[in-house]
Amino acid sequence: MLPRLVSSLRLRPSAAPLAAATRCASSGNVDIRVPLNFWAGKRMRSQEKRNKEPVYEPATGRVLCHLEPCGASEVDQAVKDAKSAFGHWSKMSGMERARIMIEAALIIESRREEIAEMEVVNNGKSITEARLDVDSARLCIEYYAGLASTLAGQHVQLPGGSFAYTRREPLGVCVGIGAWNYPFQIATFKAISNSMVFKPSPVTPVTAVMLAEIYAKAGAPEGLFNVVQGGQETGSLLCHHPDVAKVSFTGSVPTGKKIMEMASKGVKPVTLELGGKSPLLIFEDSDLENAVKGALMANFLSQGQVCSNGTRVFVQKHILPEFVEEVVKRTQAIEIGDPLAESTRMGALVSQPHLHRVLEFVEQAKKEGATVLCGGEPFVPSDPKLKGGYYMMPCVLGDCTDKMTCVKEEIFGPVMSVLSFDTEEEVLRRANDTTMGLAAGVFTRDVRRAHRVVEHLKAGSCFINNYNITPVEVPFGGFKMSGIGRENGQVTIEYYSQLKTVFVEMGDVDSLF
Ligand SMILES: NC(=O)c1ccc[n+]([C@@H]2O[C@H](COP(=O)([O-])OP(=O)(O)OC[C@H]3O[C@@H](n4cnc5c(N)ncnc54)[C@H](O)[C@@H]3O)[C@@H](O)[C@H]2O)c1
Ligand SMILES: C[N+](C)(C)CCCC=O
Repeated sequence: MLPRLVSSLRLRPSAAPLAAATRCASSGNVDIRVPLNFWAGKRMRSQEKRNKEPVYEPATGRVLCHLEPCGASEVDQAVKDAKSAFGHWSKMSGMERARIMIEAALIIESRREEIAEMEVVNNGKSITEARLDVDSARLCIEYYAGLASTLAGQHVQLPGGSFAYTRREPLGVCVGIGAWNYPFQIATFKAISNSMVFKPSPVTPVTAVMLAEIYAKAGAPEGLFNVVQGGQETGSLLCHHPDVAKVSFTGSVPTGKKIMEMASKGVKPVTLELGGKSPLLIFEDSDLENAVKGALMANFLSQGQVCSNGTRVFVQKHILPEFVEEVVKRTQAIEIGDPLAESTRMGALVSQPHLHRVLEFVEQAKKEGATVLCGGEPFVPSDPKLKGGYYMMPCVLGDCTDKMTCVKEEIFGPVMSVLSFDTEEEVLRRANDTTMGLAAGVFTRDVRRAHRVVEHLKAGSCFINNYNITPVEVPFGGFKMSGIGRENGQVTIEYYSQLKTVFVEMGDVDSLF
């Protein structure tokens, strides 16, 4: 068992001592005072005096720490370290790199609880979900460790005994810019090869630096994974940096466009994991129990703050009343409250402004004629320490139509819009009527219909008879404005490497001159 990150936390006097407790954190009891940047192999403070911004604990609304944004000098330093690490890392054999990655995965496994708790404290999601996020981060590293020594090119035979071969080569220093909904997982998914400077969302700065410590502890070259904190300005410095080879971004569509524009100045490739407004199609021959469970998984994970959520739930007319009754019953039964409590299934939304935005979407839906079938209001837990937290009751909206704002825009909160349909042709047309294309799902017992429907759905990740399942072996990413490139799966190697072609002449040069 490795030592816990005692230095990273300060527990308030009422809290149990870290080492002695099975549970190190409890909501309202964690203060973070240590630096959250990481380069030169250690946590670093920002060098210059800049405005510090408060970071909140969503479960309680109290200040957790202060963000120290990085400027040009810190970004330069982190990129320099990443460049130096890349020199070492790219010379190592696949087996050597795999050994370090496996070691990192083992450390993550041993610190699972601690990482998950910090994710909860900073993000507000339930501990049950946070543990699964940490597991999928670990599995991702294990998966790419397995692939590290399998990279191979192609041999192409040419006339006269000449031949060509291709080599997969790493890119260099990559920048990762993350969203706040899966802070640790996003950092891990982006750091699968090359060296990286990662900028977390300023809303959730706490756990990416733990990944940096883990890679360092696992024996990675100093500077392989660095963290700089900050918002737009820091992100912009990273995107424009001349020594950066690629930008991998997870976040909203408007920011994704800006990232692409900035990267284009240096002709840098981008991976963009952006937003969605995904459809879930439920046909009348579905197993209703599974369809209802699928709709809940498609809408309420991580307080509805999931890019791939199937928030437009199209239900075939005959089963609509039955479906709605069951979905509402189960939504009302979701336990909301302290995200660190084992029984909680819905914690707090990430911030006060975001909670307001989501509640406003519900108000707008009502004005446009939708019926609130349940939820859609703030939730105030009975525990006094949670009263300042950002909770709401998960919401199901009925009587929705395609033109409503709640059906057109990404809400990014626990709000499901239910629509009805008659025919397969009609629902496909309506499901695809969006500028986004991240995910889609279909529930039916008819295997031919399932594959036919999926073939016509314009989305990068499609689910048949399930939803929001993302095994790391499977590529994930969007069509249309939902993004460019993929994360996870074997194909992602192509997005984080470049192809070199080598031509070998076995005869004489046949010159035209
Ligand atoms: N497709 C996916 O895999 C995926 C995963 C998670 C979240 N998302 C999407 O992310 C969005 C929610 O996350 P968010 O609110 O953090 O997104 P956001 O776009 O506001 O911010 C994302 C990141 O970009 C940074 N940033 C903002 N402006 C920038 C600029 N001008 N230059 C450089 N960096 C800048 C932010 O500091 C943050 O780190 C939703 O739309 C959601 O669908 C997508
Ligand atoms: C693992 N999930 C739930 C599919 C989340 C993917 C990342 C998008 O927000």
